Amino acid sequence: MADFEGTALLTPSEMARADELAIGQGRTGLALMEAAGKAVADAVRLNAAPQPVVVLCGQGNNGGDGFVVARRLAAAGWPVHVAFSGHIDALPPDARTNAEAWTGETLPLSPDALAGCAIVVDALLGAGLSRDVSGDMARVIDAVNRSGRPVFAIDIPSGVDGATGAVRGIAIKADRTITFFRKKPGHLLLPGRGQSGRLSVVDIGIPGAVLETIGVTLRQNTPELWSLPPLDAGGHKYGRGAVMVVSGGLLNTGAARLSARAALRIGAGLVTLVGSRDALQVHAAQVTAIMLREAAGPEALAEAIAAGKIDAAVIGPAASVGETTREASLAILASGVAAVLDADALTSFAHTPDTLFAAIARRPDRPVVLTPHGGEFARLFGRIEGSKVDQARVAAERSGAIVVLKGGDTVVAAPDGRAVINAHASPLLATAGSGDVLAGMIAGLLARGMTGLEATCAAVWLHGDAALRHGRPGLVSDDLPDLIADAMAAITPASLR
Ligand SMILES: NC(=O)C1=CN([C@@H]2O[C@H](COP(=O)(O)OP(=O)(O)OC[C@H]3O[C@@H](n4cnc5c(N)ncnc54)[C@H](OP(=O)(O)O)[C@@H]3O)[C@@H](O)[C@H]2O)[C@@H](O)CC1
Ligand SMILES: [K+]
Repeated sequence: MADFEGTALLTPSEMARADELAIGQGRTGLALMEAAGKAVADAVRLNAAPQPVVVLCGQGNNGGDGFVVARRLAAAGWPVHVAFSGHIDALPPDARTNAEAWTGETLPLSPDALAGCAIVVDALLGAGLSRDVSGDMARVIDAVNRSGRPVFAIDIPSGVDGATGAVRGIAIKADRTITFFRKKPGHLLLPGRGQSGRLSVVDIGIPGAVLETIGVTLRQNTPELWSLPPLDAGGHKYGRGAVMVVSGGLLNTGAARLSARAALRIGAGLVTLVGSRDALQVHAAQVTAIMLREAAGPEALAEAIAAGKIDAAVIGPAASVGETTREASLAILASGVAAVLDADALTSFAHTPDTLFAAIARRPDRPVVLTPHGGEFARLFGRIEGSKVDQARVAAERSGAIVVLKGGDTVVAAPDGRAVINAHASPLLATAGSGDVLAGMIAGLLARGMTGLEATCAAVWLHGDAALRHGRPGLVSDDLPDLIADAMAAITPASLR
């Protein structure tokens, strides 16, 4: 996977380390704070005409940034007051220097401090909360959220946990958030993403090279992270990879068909639906370019994989929960093809997860991708503590597979600890069959020869992009495969299409 440093995400403790490393390389904390405050003041001035501003300052360096913003806006002629209830002497040194340099009005931190102001700057808390928000601070945050006034949050909306995206008690609902150096996981994970409004990242003088020292392993999913394989002018259909999708029974064929259509659209050379004769008769009435092959039972599946020169297989969409799907999944894993296990295939191992993980461990050379939503994840892995990223990482390590923990903030994690958060998504994707399409897309890219993590991240991004392209209520999963071509074209130079 490309090591594009712009996509790195820093937890609050990694960000503190980045500050430290920058300071060790000759920057001063005061200079970083000045740059941070300047960037926020500039954002306010760029987005609004001069009008009364209240800067809500907390007890730490986030508050210190707030004092810089207040000073700079006042120097530009804006009417500004600060609301602050702490003791200046108790502030960390750089914040204290800036609080002492503030010569304008300071009111106690309370909802009354909002009176007469038109814009709120939130400098109450940074990304590394040590507890839930309560008391006066909670009352002020509630008043800000009810006031309807535009809010500029410094670094992160106060109350959002920068590591997990959780709202700790209550959090500012910002219109804009200005963060420094790199985004934090809490800007992308839900509900934090929804609290942040429009997010911008500004350079405050921390050298990018510190990322290597920190050893960042979490990234945001963007097309910089992966590249789709170019089409070979002399290529034939087998060169573009063959996908097999296991069908559900007679009355449950639609989900597998969605996967198959998606695999073909994303560029697999050949796609075959396999299942019972009666299920195939339903498919036969619906598909044209997709092939059909009768195969019932694990041996027949293994034969179909060998005969079809299959590169990647999908099992799970409406496959039914139980022994049949369990055995079929194990046959696919034993065959050694790249495998995507989704939906019912995951739930079929709810009581025997170790059997699944052992089967994955026996074939370390070819990727296995598990694509659970929250419920399927809990059934397979039980309760895992921590953020969504922590959970996906633990599950990937335990299973030996790439784990896609789906949702509006899908997290992809690999067994080696690398993880990616996808925010390129649409609420329109919360519709029946959307996951079946994703499973087919992943398999299609695996068959085309992409590595496990790249194929998965690319599919997740393109899946989100397809829905964003549609962009209006009424999207159904049947629409998604036909939007994949445009999504791919938009990120592929014309010469490589
Ligand atoms: N470092 C640098 O060089 C640079 C840093 N920069 C800026 O610094 C910010 C990070 O600063 P920070 O680490 O001081 O954190 P911040 O949240 O402001 O204050 C911590 C205080 O809040 C308190 N507290 C915690 N949770 C609470 C709660 N729920 N409710 C109430 N209080 C709570 C906590 O209390 P304690 O845990 O000690 O009891 C402690 O007193 C960062 O966001 C960026 O804006 C930029 O200037 C660039 C240079
Ligand atoms: K803040």
